[in-house]
Formats: sequence, C-alpha cells, structure tokens
Amino acid sequence: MEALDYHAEERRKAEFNLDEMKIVWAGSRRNYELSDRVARLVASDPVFRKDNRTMLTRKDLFKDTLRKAAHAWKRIIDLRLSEEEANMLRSYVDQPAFTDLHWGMFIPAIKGQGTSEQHEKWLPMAYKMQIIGCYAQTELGHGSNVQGLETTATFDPQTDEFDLHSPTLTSSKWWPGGLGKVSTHAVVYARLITGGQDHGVHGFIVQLRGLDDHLPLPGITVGDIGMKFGSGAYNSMDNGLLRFDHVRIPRNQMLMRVSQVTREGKFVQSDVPRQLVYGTMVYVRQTIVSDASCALARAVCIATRYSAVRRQFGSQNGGPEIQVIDYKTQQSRLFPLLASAYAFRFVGEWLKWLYTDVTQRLQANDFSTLPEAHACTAGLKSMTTSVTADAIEECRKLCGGHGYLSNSGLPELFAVYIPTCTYEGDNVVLLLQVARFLMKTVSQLGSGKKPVGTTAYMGRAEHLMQCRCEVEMAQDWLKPSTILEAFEARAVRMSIACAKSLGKFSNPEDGFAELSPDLVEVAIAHCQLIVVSKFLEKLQQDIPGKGVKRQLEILCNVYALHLLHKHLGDFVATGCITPNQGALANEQLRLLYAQVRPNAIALVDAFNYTDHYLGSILGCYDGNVYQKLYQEAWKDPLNDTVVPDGYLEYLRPILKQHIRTARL
Ligand SMILES: CC/C=C\C/C=C\C/C=C\CCCC(=O)SCCNC(=O)CCNC(=O)[C@H](O)C(C)(C)COP(=O)(O)OP(=O)(O)OC[C@H]1O[C@@H](n2cnc3c(N)ncnc32)[C@H](O)[C@@H]1OP(=O)(O)O
Ligand SMILES: Cc1cc2nc3c(=O)[nH]c(=O)nc-3n(C[C@H](O)[C@H](O)[C@H](O)COP(=O)(O)OP(=O)(O)OC[C@H]3O[C@@H](n4cnc5c(N)ncnc54)[C@H](O)[C@@H]3O)c2cc1C
Repeated sequence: MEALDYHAEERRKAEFNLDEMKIVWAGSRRNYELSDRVARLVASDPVFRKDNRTMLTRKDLFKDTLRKAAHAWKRIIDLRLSEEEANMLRSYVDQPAFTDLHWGMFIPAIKGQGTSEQHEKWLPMAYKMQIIGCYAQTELGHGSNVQGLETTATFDPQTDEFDLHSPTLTSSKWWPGGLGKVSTHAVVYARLITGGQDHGVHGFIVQLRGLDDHLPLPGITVGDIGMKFGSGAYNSMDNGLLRFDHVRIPRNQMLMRVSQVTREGKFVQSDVPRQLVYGTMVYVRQTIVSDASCALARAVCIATRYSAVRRQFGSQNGGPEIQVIDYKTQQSRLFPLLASAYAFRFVGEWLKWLYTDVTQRLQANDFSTLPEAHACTAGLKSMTTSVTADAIEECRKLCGGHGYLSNSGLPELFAVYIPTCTYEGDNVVLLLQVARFLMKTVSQLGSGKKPVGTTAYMGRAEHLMQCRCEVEMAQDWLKPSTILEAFEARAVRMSIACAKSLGKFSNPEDGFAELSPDLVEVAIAHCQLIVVSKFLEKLQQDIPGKGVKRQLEILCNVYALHLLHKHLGDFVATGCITPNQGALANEQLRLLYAQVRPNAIALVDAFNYTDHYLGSILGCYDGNVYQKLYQEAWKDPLNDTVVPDGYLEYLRPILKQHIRTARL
C-alpha cells in the first residue's frame, strides 16, 4: 500500500530538482550521503528515542543523556566512524551532552593552545575518552570580561608546580558544560602569577575527579549549578560549579603555546599574539554559525509543512478552506526565514573556509588575518543566533495554537537554542568587538592602509559615500550589483557617521561607551552585508540541477530585500536609497514571495531532516498532522486514568461543598 502523503500535491508543484538542492544544502554529494546515512542510523535506533524527553525528571533526563552518550560512543567504535561521521552522529542524537564540550572545546583548546609535547601526552587519552574534559573559563562574577577572571594559578618554584586557588566566592567557576557531574579533567582559565607578578589569564589542564572512583580530588569542590530554562532542553547538560582550595598541578600542565613559564619561574611571552588564548572561542563561534542554519531550517521546516496542511477561512461552495501558507502575511513572515536559513548555510560554509585559512596561517606564524577572523566569527555568531532565536519563536506563532504544544517540537527547540545568544560571548558584547574593528578600519582609511577581506568595500568609501541607487522599477532590485551597492553604501555610511561622532569625544573610550547602541547597529549592518555578499558569491558558482540556481536566486533576493524593507530607516536616512525606491523593493519582495510559494515544501524537504531529528508532529514528512496530534494526546500521563490523581483530596470537596452549604 502506498504511504499516505498529505504534501504530495505540494511536492508535485516544485519547479526544481530536489536531489540536487539537497546536495547544495549539504555542501557536497559526499556530505549529503554521509549525513543522510548517519541521520537514518540515529533515527532507527530505539536508544536514541527522544519523544518522551520533556516528561522526564532532571535525574532521569541526565541518566538518559549518559546512556545515549555511551551508546553513541559504542556505535562510533563498532562502526569505525570517522571524526566527521562521529560529529554528525552526536548532532543527530540531538541532546546536549558533556561530549559536546569534550569534543567541541576541551580537545580544541589543547590542540590550539598546547605544545606538541602536550598534544602527545593528552590528546590520545582524550580521543579514546579515557579522560573526559570540559572548558572552565566563566566564573560566578565574570563571563564576558575574561580579563576580570579571579581564579589564580601561582607558580611555586620550590616544587615546580602551580597552585590553583579560588580566592573569592565570585571566582568560583560557574557554567562550564560537562563540569557538574561528568568531567574528569578541565581546561581551567586562571590568572598566571609568577614571582608575585600577574601575567593575565592563561589555560591549565587540571584533573578534577579520580579515574577509578569518579570522586573529586582533594581541594576540589564541584557540582551542578541547577535547573535551566524550559523542560528537557538544555537540562540534559551538567553545567557546573568548581572551586579550588590550593590545588597543585605540575608546571607542564599550563598550556604553553602562547606563553611559557620556565623551571626557574620566568614568564616568557612568545611572538604569538596573546589573543590566541581566546582561540577556542573563535573556533566554536564559527561552528555556531553553521549550527544556526540547522536550527533555523528545522523551525522553518516545521512551520512551512504545517502551514501547508493547516486551513482557515475562505471556503467557497463547500470546497476546502484556504491553506494558511497562502495568506500573504504568513508568507511575509515565513519566507524571509526560509531564505535566511539558506543564507546562513552559505555564510557558515564560507566562515568555515575562513577559519581553516586563518588556522593554516597561524601554524605558519602569519597572524595578519586574526583580527578579521575574530570580527567575522564574533559578528556572524551574534547576528545569526539572534535571528535564529527570534525566528524559532516566530515559527511557533506561525503554527498557531498547536505550535505551543510540546510535541510541535518548537518549545523545546526554542529553549535549547536561546542560550546561544549568550554563551560563547554575549551577542551585544561580540557586536561591540566588531564595531571596534570597524572603527579601527575607518580610522586607518586615510593612512594608505588598504582594507582587505570583508572590509574591502571601505576602500571604495569615496564612491560609496556619494553614489545614488539607480532603481526606477521594482524589477531593478533583482540586479545583484544594485543590491550589493545598497548594502555596502549603508554599511560604510553608518560606520563613517559613527566614527565622526566618536571624534567629538576627547576620550575615545567615553565616546565608544556613549555611542555603543549606534555602534551595535553599525556592526549589524556590516554583518548583514557579509551574509548578502556571500550569498551572491555562492550564486556565481556552477550550480547544477534543473531550476536549482533559479530558486537560490529567488531566496537570495528575498533575503536581501526583506532586510532592506526591515531596515528601511537606515537605508533612507543614510541617503543610499529614496523612500520611493524602498517602496519598489517591497513591491518586488511581494512578487518574490509568489515565486517561492509553489516551491516552499520542496525547499524545506531539501534540508533532508528525518522525522526523528525534527521531533515535531506538525513538521512530519507525510503531513498527517491531525491524526498524530489526536493519538499523541492520549499518550499523556494525565490520560493514564480517567479520573485524575488528587480528585478525592482536592476536587471532590469543592464540588460537594453545595451539599454542606445546603445543610447549614
Ligand atoms: C563542534 C562543537 C561546537 C561547540 C561546542 C559544543 C557546545 C557549545 C555549547 C556551549 C558552549 C559554551 C561555551 C562558553 O560559553 S565558553 C565561554 C565563552 N566566553 C566568552 O565568549 C567570553 C566573551 N569575552 C571575550 O571574548 C573577551 O573578554 C572580549 C569581549 C573579546 C574582550 O577581551 P579583552 O581581552 O578584554 O580584549 P579587548 O581589550 O576588547 O581586545 C584586545 C584585542 O584583542 C582582540 N581580540 C579579542 N578577542 C579576540 C579573539 N577571540 N581572537 C582574536 N583577537 C581578539 C580585540 O579585537 C582587540 O584587538 P585590537 O587590535 O583592537 O587591540
Ligand atoms: C547554557 C550555557 C552554557 C555555557 N557553557 C559554558 C562553558 O562550557 N564554559 C564556560 O566557561 N562558560 C560557559 N557559559 C558561560 C557563558 O560563556 C557566559 O555566560 C557568557 O559569556 C556571557 O557572560 P556573562 O554571563 O558574564 O554575561 P554578562 O556579561 O554579565 O551579561 C549581562 C548583560 O550585560 C551586558 N554587557 C556585559 N558587558 C557589556 C559591555 N562591555 N558593554 C555592553 N553591555 C555589556 C550584556 O549584553 C548582557 O545584557 C555558558 C553559559 C550558558 C548560558
């Protein structure tokens, strides 16, 4: 019997080759095949079931996480999965766990900041998971201000050891994932003190728990920090607290690629920039951008599929009502998010390239592109996570009442996703880093130093400051050069206006603080330009498959023009475009939505998400939403009994009070 597919008609409408689009989304045919295979492997394994997750108590959820992590590790070993496949498997298991920090931060921190001897000693044990590590940087009193950390690592030349100590309550490590209950080791960030001199924050490998009994080592106090936002969600993670009471570690456990402490206690700063101590954060911020496209695509897939099934109003002569996806308001809220998912995917690909490039340069002691890599990872991490967090909530609203049900998948996705706006750098703090970079670039414009990379457009400031947009008709907005110039002109004009305002302050730091809300907007304008330009660059590539490139062009235009419409004030106020040209952009946008409409379901099918990974009744592939919702309702524990627990104690006395009243 043929499987029921409520989206069959929608799928027939698609105007492009879906299989080729799946490959574009995955990045290559190889990636597609690997990811498809691993996703199915996870989906078909009962241990990775997650539909009951939000019902579990914290303890049961945590134990379930340990079980899944152990099973995942067994599968990785048994099937001899590569590192790439193992990462995919963990991400499809879709349950935050200590392993994210072990593989995602502990190992990269040792790789990036350790010496080759330290690599040889620690990495083999970490790769075999004979030790499990976390990244212990943030403290109760300081997260954003890394230089404000208080934990100390004081060198003792008598014993050739560091003494790790938490001198105050606020110096307690607070938040590190995997620390609370699991990690045997941590990369701990502490102030290095030698001969009474403070050399700032450095990384140290510290053992926390016994490898035989898992008990905290002497001098170490460690535990979980407590429940977090939402049910299920990030509560599978043991974010922890940690205090040191004069804990001793050998000197060779300081990560010594950036600076060294000699046997005599001499501090040696190598010619590597001190910012490399922050290198792990740059790496993770880059991965967070790719992850943003996955989370956004997931929410959009659910909302799009459901919007095609859901009907409200407009029945004619007893015929079917209108699919809510056909309402123009629904399209204007949903399709820019669909376009953003693709846009973030491509900028994530590019950022991965940039990161690989900077890493290779660093290995060859070329540090020239580090500021650019820092600005791009910080800015794009901030912009993509903020948009995605808001978009998940918008997708919930797009699904009406059913979006609020836990089994829509959206509440948990939201709860698990929103901390990305805070961790790995608060989004506002990171945008201010981008703004600093931009202001520095503007200040050097007259010096003959040519801006390169993502700020190359600033080298054309003279032209961009006075150019006039030539759009006369709505369709003129489809020209890539017109779109690009409008975004470049807006970004450069906002940057230069801010730089001029900063120049009016006698103390630049006072000016920076006073103008910080404007500087954040400048940084956002610059980041949006990067995303638009990388999408346009993607379209320059040879993209095979009937209609695939055409769909991507439509999505690119939707992405750019919806931003232009949303930030029209910036574009008009800086004189890049006239209000009439803004109205023409909006007119074009409406036409583009009509072109997305027949392809919407296929465009989300291209993400190739399994029903297991989506974890949503509203977003399931076959669209059989109502029957599944109805069946699922009966599985709720409240429906285990017809009369609820508590009836006799609490309900019946109220319901029977009229009898007592009548007797009085
Ligand atoms: C594959 C698996 C992936 C992921 C792992 C799994 C799961 C993820 C889940 C949770 C993980 C969460 C982990 C964490 O949250 S770890 C903690 C993260 N903490 C932060 O991000 C703190 C944010 N704060 C900072 O980064 C810094 O304090 C700062 C805001 C950047 C300010 O630093 P400071 O030293 O005071 O610097 P400035 O004086 O402002 O700048 C000096 C100079 O340095 C440049 N700079 C700053 N940062 C960097 C960097 N990272 N790289 C390169 N250069 C940097 C800065 O631009 C400035 O340059 P100048 O040229 O102007 O001097
Ligand atoms: C789920 C989760 C997991 C985490 N995992 C880890 C981990 O594994 N390891 C680890 O070390 N840490 C971890 N963290 C900590 C995380 O990195 C920090 O919470 C984050 O860097 C933000 O720092 P903060 O908490 O000090 O925020 P704060 O800096 O206190 O932010 C509070 C407010 O102040 C504003 N603000 C702060 N500074 C400025 C400024 N200069 N200008 C303008 N506004 C400012 C911010 O925008 C924000 O609105 C995790 C956090 C969470 C939520």
